[in-house]
Amino acid sequence: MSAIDALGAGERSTPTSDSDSAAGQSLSRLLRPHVRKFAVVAILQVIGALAGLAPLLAVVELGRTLLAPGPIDEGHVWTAVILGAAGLFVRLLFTAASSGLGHVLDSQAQLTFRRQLAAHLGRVPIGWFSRRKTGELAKVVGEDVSAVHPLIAHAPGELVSAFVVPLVSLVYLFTIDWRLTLITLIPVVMAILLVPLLMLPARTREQEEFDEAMGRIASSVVEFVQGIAVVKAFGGSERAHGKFLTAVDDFVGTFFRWVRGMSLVAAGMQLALSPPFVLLVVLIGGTSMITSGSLAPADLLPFLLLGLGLTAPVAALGHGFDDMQAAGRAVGRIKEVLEVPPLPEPAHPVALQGHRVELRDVHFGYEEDREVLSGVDLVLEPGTFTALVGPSGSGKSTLVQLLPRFFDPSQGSVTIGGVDLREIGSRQLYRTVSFVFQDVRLLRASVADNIALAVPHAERDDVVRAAKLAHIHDRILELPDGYETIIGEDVKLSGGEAQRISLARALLADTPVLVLDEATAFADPQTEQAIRQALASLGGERTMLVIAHRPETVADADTVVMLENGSIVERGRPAELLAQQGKFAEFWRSQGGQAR
Ligand SMILES: Nc1ncnc2c1ncn2[C@@H]1O[C@H](COP(=O)(O)OP(=O)(O)OP(=O)(O)O)[C@@H](O)[C@H]1O
Repeated sequence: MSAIDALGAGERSTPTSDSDSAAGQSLSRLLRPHVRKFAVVAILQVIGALAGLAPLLAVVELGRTLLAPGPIDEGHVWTAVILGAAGLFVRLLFTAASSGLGHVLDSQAQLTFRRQLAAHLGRVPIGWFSRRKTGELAKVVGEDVSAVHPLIAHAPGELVSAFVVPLVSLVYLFTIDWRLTLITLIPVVMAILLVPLLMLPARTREQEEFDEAMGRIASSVVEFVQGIAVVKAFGGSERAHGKFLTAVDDFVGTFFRWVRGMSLVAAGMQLALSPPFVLLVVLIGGTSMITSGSLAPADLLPFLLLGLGLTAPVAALGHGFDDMQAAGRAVGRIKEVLEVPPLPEPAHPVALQGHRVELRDVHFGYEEDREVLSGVDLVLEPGTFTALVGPSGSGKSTLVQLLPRFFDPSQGSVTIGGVDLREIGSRQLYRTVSFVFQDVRLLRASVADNIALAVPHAERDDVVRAAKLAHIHDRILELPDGYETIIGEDVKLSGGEAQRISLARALLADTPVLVLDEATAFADPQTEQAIRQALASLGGERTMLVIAHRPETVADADTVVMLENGSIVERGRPAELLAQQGKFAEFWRSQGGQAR
């Protein structure tokens, strides 16, 4: 079982309204509520940007009034000064409000978005995770969400302002002199003519290759780091490095192709939109008109001041273009994750009649053409203890994982209390079945919170009682902060300790069905025996299915079930099976068991 399996299962035991609402939602539905909120931010931004024009227009009007022949119109001067100052104030106010609100909404939206992704991932069949690279999934939940949100949060306001502000300036300039206005627009037209070159299919392909190469580097780093201990122990570091180095080499080649294609066009656009070039065009046009007597010298001033602002929309398009393309691709990847069909939830959960577990003609395979379980029939009566044994790869872990519904069988059914797992709501299922698997991952939270994962409001006394039953209480008291010690931060626990915490978690959840993969590293023999006694004393109506590795555990069981190549080959009481001298007896001897 992987980390995500464990976390997903833990989270599913305490479902939230978020996780409920996430099921089946499409990306556009997820985005819609945020889009409305960000419209408010965009409107504030546009008002601020428009108000920002007032000081510029005031300077222009002042210049034209002061430079005009004849007496100075004082009233006009004061109006310009007051309107300019008011505009500046409004601009500051609205820009600050939109920026503050935008950032708050942005972080809220990112949080809900990630929660919804996590909730969806919690409902995806676990088999899906084993086919994904951890690095790629981390990129979707982390970077891709970040790439989408600035787009909703900032782009609309910036884009609208970038177009509205120059448009207002343009109208104003037209009223002064339409010919010089057209001349002022020359740099903008030049830059716009270059935009289609950025959108050529070759550029899009290069950008996609660039993203893929980045993804490959991320996954090879994650794989390398995850496997570093094994790699070092077996001296294969050159080979492991090799994969990373190949990914980097690939990236360098892709990067140069990407830069070559983009940089020529980008440099041309930057030149056309640069202030010196714009000023040059306006000055050449303006001075020749003044010389010919068709423009008053004072009227050149507004073109010099506002002309620079006219290039903003194209510059914004250029800057925003990369972000928008990146966001588009990020949306695609997020959509792909959200569209993975979750394990279906029943529309009308059915009440269980008792807790008898029954697997009927169960077939299952991780891949379509390879069955791991072939026609398994198994009944676990309430209050019984069943030991599952069999050679490595026979399908034991796969079989027990069907009970917490990590997967649905491809054929046949698994029922509890007479109800197919597919008809039981996930909350009810996780109140009915708890599990402790070998590969336990604990949350980065306090020991107490880890134990109380399925019962968040558990009393401390109950947490301690569960820890004592699981024989981990004394070890917890030795930790720096006892039950408040943060796992993974203050302390790192051994595999056996982590598994006992996981066992305490399952015991506190107190479900009628307990599924356990008995690890060989579970504990030292004395503790192990004490735990077995504790589990046996829980007894009552609790049904236990244990993947047994130790002869002592098998001997304790009411029933032993022997699995081979995905089928049950023998079953019965341990002593009876031993007496039969069949496959189980042979297996028992190979495991070092003694006849009792
Ligand atoms: N997530 C997975 N994706 C694809 N194949 C898998 C996956 N998990 C297990 N398998 C395959 O299914 C078969 C049964 O594996 P399973 O882990 O259920 O056996 P097991 O009896 O529990 O083995 P062990 O005692 O070694 O843990 C194996 O061939 C294994 O390679």
